[in-house]
Amino acid sequence: MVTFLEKISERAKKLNKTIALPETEDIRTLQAAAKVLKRGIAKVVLVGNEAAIKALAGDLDLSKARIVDPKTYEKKDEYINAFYELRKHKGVTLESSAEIISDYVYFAVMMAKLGEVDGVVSGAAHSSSDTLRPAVQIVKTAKGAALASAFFIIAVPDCEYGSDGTFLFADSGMVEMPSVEDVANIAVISAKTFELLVQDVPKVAMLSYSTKGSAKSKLTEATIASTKLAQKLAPEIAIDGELQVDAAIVPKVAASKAPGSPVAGKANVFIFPDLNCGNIAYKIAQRLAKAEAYGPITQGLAKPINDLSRGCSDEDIVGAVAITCVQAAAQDK
Ligand SMILES: CC(C)(COP(=O)(O)OP(=O)(O)OC[C@H]1O[C@@H](n2cnc3c(N)ncnc32)[C@H](O)[C@@H]1OP(=O)(O)O)[C@@H](O)C(=O)NCCC(=O)NCCS
Ligand SMILES: CC(=O)OP(=O)(O)O
Repeated sequence: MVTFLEKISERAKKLNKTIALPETEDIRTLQAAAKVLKRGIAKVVLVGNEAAIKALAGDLDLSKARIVDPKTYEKKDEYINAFYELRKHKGVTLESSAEIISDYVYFAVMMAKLGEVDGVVSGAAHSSSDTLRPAVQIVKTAKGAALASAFFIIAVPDCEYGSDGTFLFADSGMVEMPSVEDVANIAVISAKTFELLVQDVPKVAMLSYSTKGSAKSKLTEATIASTKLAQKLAPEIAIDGELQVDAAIVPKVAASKAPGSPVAGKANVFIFPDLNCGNIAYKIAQRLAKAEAYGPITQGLAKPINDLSRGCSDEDIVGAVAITCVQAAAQDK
């Protein structure tokens, strides 16, 4: 069977996108860059010090990568000014802008903002906050998006559920305590993202510890309210809740707990009530079910600036790069 990574890589190869990788002091970044270049998935910009990158890379073939050092880059002043203009209302001075822009992640995100690269992948050596904060500060939300959020593509081996074992989990990486409106917006954008990346019809389950009123509390009421709002925002998408995970994916359980639901028993997009649930669930799927887990990938940003888990492998970074290329191409349209 063709894996999600193989499929998304094949799509990325046709797009000729350029992705910046700022974590050049981490060997996994350089290993991933070498694989991305060898497989022809994307062009790569490595942000960092050339001598340090070459010393760490050893025998890895990075000859086709462009190396950009924020310290010596000819457009350094343009970058400092651009960040100053974006953030002066928040107290940033030209001096502090120079300091901030010398950070490789901020610099890479500014490269995306100024159109020098199509996207950024970071997070193997930084916490999610340190990758996502530059993204929301510099590129900000896309036109028409209510908020930025983050998801994982989870591909479970030998799994009869979801889209041949592939699921989207959201929010698993960014919005800590989403409001009812936030969860509804995350559901709608996640369905569209699933369609783009997995190329299958999304069936969105608004997850809970209750199915269709089996329990009643403030928590279940919030999920029901998010479900109703998401259905109103996007009546053309199959969205249903509140559903427990077994009712969402197992047809037999769905038939008894949620008969007649357009989603129950068939869900491939999981919407969690908060970041605790979303992040815990993805790590359980990854570690216990041995699922491939790509993310946290952002949605709703004006440019794809994507995160990683610090526990990622070089192959996970390759997957995130390929996804970033496909997202960037979709934003071109
Ligand atoms: C994303 C995150 C870093 C933003 O942090 P924050 O403390 O809100 O950042 P700031 O207060 O500096 O906000 C920066 C800007 O981004 C905006 N912003 C924050 N979250 C946003 C979102 N989800 N969508 C759109 N904009 C957002 C703010 O409104 C603010 O705008 P402004 O400064 O231009 O007015 C934060 O939500 C976070 O840490 N999330 C959890 C990440 C995490 O730990 N994940 C677990 C492991 S994956
Ligand atoms: C996504 C995530 O949980 O990131 P980390 O493992 O780096 O905290």
